[in-house]
Amino acid sequence: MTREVANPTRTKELLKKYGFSFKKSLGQNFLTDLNILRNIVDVAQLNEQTNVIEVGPGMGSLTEFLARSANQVLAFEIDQRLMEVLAETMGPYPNVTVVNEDVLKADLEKVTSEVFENPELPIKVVANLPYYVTTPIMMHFLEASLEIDEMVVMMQKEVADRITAGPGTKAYGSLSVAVQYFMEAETAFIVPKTAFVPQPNVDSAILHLTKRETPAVEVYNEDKFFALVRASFQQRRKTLWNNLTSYFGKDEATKERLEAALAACAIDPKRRGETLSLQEFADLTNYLYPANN
Ligand SMILES: C[S@@+](CC[C@H](N)C(=O)[O-])C[C@H]1O[C@@H](n2cnc3c(N)ncnc32)[C@H](O)[C@@H]1O
Repeated sequence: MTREVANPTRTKELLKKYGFSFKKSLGQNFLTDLNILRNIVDVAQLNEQTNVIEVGPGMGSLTEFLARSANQVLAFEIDQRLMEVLAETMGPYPNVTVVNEDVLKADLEKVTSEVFENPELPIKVVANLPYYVTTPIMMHFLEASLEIDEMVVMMQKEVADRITAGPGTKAYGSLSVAVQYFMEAETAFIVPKTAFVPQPNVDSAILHLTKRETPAVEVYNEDKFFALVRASFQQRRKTLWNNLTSYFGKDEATKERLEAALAACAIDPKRRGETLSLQEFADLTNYLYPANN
């Protein structure tokens, strides 16, 4: 019999031994399906030349699979109660470092430089994310100056659908644009609720994200680009024109400037934000904020 943490009998024993009770507010749904864990590690294609960052190791079910394949694993766990469990389960894996910290507050550059002995090795993020903070965690990693080559992350299927969605679909929004700008994103596989204890109410998906060598589109001013994208999706049922005038202002000079920009980019102001491609958002931003501004 295998004695992995995710083995349902071992999971039960550990829960009992430490008197652990799940906190829904921390998104605690632990994986108890060894095949799913193997598949996650297969998608991540780890080897001894890869360092891994994990968010939320829980009792260490995924962490031990990562530890067996990667060079080093750095895991951020917010729940102090899990520290003693992890001290036991990660005991056999000296290449695992658990940091008891909210990953959203962590200075990723600092911690990785302190923990990873070979900081020149490529870094991959592999995690079964806490669903209540999936989007902030994704943005935290995308915005970090740390070089992250790949992410293999489990999330609510609905959020994975939003991230991979293209223009003209209901799921397409500012999250799709923000992630796709930096990374290529595809759903690797779907995970049934039965793979977890306790079972979540929603289906899950493993998303595989690979960093692009250069962003998907050329943008002179990224901050303005993301602000314009957010403004375009502000009220999804409104036209692009209404959303953009609410954001930029409704005075005549501003309206004229916007009209000229939309015409120059061949974008009909009556379209909705959700129909614009990344290229069209980039064209509009670059027209409004030229390179030398
Ligand atoms: C979905 S569970 C995954 C647990 C484990 N990796 C597994 O697959 O069985 C999410 C984990 O993230 C932790 N967590 C929640 N919010 C966090 C945060 N902001 N920073 C770090 N860990 C967090 C939870 O305590 C929990 O252990």
